[in-house]
Amino acid sequence: MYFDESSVKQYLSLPSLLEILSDVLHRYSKHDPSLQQPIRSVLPIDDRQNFLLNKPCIDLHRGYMCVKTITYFPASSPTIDGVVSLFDSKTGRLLLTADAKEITAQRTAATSFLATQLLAFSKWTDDKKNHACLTIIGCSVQGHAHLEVFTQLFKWNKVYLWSRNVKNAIDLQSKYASQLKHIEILKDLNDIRLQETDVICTCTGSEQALIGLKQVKKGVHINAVGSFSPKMRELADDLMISEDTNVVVDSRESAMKEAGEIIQSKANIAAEVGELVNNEVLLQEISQQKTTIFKSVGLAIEDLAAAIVLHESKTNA
Ligand SMILES: NC(=O)C1=CN([C@@H]2O[C@H](COP(=O)(O)OP(=O)(O)OC[C@H]3O[C@@H](n4cnc5c(N)ncnc54)[C@H](OP(=O)(O)O)[C@@H]3O)[C@@H](O)[C@H]2O)C=CC1
Ligand SMILES: O=C([O-])C1=[NH+]CCC1
Repeated sequence: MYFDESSVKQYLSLPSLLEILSDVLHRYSKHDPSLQQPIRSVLPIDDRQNFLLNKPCIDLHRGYMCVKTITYFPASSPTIDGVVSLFDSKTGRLLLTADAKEITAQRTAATSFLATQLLAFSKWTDDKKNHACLTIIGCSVQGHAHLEVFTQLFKWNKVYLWSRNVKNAIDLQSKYASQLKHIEILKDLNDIRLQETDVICTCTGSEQALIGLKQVKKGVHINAVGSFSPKMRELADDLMISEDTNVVVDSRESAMKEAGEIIQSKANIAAEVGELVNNEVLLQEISQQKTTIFKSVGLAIEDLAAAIVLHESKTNA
């Protein structure tokens, strides 16, 4: 069975995705032997701006194996293309294939949302929850997916957008204009409104830092999504290594190999997001009084979680 882009949208229930994501990320960080995820292969092509990525994993506990193969060609549209395949780990049978563009968009945004629930919402008062402000930086595929997931799952008082190409920010603003009362475009990243923001999602392919310590308020939570190679980065060193900042990653092993901000700044990694699931003490230690950064590079187990939701939505129907 093949799930195209629109059936991924139709069958990928966000609450189910969040539940499975938090389980697999937790088991990954506990080094559960039933979950195997070798570091992915990222093969540079010709000019080293384009990549072929292959991401396998096995979950013997849930009885599945998954592999995502994607191309990353930033000068093409869409940048990411490919396929996710889910297999039965007892029989070896292929259960489904699915469009990787939509899975990648949704599961990345859902993983950022999970980190935001843990690192930001859990320490907020009700008053803060009622007045919270979100900023999306980079309004392409990931920017759209982050706004979609973050507004489906939480009521924001204000949303700000910024994109290098302002037309992309305007398009995203128009898409949400009837649904969100306050959705505005930042004129640049020194705009004072960035300082009001409680949660920032950076969703760009930038190789230069876009945000530093002075542009954001203390205690902000940032989901830094874009970089996945040593020369890519969205956040400046002063923000990464400030004593008021704690950096959380999806995988230490992957972040130290792929996350430009971490490699270049040599920032300390406080925890993996999976270590924070069901660990109130560590969560408090990392998030209270701190600016928090969740740096993701993307893991095969996140694609597995999405493919399981699709498969089970069909088999349980
Ligand atoms: N962490 C994870 O799990 C995942 C991370 N990613 C990464 O997220 C990023 C966004 O993905 P996607 O939306 O699919 O990619 P797209 O190629 O569709 O969009 C790229 C975005 O980056 C912006 N951008 C590129 N270069 C710069 C720059 N120098 N300064 C400012 N903005 C810049 C573009 O801005 P504009 O269009 O306005 O010019 C655009 O918004 C990519 O780097 C991708 O690799 C993707 C999937 C998963
Ligand atoms: O996890 C993923 O699929 C990706 N991370 C960066 C580019 C694609």
